[in-house]
Amino acid sequence: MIQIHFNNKISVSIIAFIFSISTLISCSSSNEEGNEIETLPTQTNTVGLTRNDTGALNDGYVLFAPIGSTTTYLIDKCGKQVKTWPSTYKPGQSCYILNDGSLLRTGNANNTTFNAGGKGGVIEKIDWNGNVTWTYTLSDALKCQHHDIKALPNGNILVIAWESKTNTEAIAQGRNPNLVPATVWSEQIIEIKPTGTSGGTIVWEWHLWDHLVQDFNPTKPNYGTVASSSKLINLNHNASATNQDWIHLNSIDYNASLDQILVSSHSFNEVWIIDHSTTTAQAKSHSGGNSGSGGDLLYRWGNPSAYNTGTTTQLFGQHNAYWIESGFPFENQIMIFNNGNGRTGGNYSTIEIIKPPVNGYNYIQSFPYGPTATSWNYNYGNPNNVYAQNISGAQQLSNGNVLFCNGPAGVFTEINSSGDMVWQYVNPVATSRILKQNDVVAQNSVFRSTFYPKSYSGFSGRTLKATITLENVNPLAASCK
Ligand SMILES: O=[N+]([O-])c1ccc(OS(=O)(=O)O)cc1
Repeated sequence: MIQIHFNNKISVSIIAFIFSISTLISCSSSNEEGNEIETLPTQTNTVGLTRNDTGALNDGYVLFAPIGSTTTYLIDKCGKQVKTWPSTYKPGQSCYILNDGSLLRTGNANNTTFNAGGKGGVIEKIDWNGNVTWTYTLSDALKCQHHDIKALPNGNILVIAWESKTNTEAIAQGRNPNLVPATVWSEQIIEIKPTGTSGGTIVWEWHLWDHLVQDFNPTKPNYGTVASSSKLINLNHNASATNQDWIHLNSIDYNASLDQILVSSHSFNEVWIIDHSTTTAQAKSHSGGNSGSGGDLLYRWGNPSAYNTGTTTQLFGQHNAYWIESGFPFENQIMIFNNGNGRTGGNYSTIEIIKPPVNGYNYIQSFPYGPTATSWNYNYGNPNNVYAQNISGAQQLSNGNVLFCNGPAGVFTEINSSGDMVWQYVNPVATSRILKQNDVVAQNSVFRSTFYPKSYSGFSGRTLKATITLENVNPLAASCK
């Protein structure tokens, strides 16, 4: 605590200094002489920009969609608002700025059948001026978009969607009848070619249900040895009589040079790569496409017990698996936010980069799939630094820094390649209200934060002007240029 004897001699410049060090006057009392004492807490900002050190990558903006809000925000690295896009939907859950400056976002359509974390159901494009220019609804009693989408270079959009199967259908495929809920949510990936201002054509699709193996019932289809069927998904792995959300994909990415798709399965603790060069018919089968494997898994990493080839789990409820851009440190490798929920050795989050053993359009088949070691990681062995139980993500930046989102806490942190924090921002947008400094910080979770450099094509020809902070006051942001 700093105590200042407040009297007439105090100069205006000291007051200005006090505010410029982002310290807020919180209370006052009297000393023995009867002079008023102002007590200045050493407390710094609780929301908005909380840290901005030398070394932060400040040539761009951060996009985020607070889970409790229908507005999507773009801020600069001083924590000031640059742009907002209103919507009628809360997120469902990811959002992106496209090359033409429009926002591509998912929305929560409040599907009552698929009532689980990450539910969406609506995809919308909102132009730079805030006009909704396209919408697509994928939300009914049999299917529902959730978590993430990916815009393709040709303008089409890849979508992850739950696909409901009855317990009868699951048992008919070889699911253990003792471990089946009333409906089992499988997964599909569809590619939508948008048309007009709403709707579109599904031009490609992949269904997980076409790529099953089971060693439970020899009289049913898909019967085989799980360990020698690593390209297939074990219908009885993670089987439960109560949990419908069997797979729970939570991210999707696309690699244009390989023409492959990367998804993350929260429940399997694995990331999977599948071929996108296939026709839909080949994607249903086990052959065809650049890889020759049809729609079977080309690669999987994170949990060898999912295919009975080991017990060393590397991923624990991970999110945001994506290929790092060409030209960036660790280019073409895969970055993963490893939440660490259920981690051997305690719950804590790590950020990891792995180099998949790519070999042409395929992956070296050593079991369990490599690599055994990460190319880079943050927070390994530091259980106390960060723990985000769910949602969240991390992004490699061009200079080797990493921006990560602790989703449940609504905190975005930039670290340098040595793991030192250089920038931090706390989302002040809570459910139904904007938090003020020193309010209790709660209900401000964010699925993911995404950095866009000033040079990003979507900003070309646009005026991006920093205006206010989202929260009421922020001396650190005010002094930031
Ligand atoms: O609270 N949510 O909005 C939420 C919770 C879980 C969730 O699923 S997860 O796989 O992204 O953690 C998604 C959203």
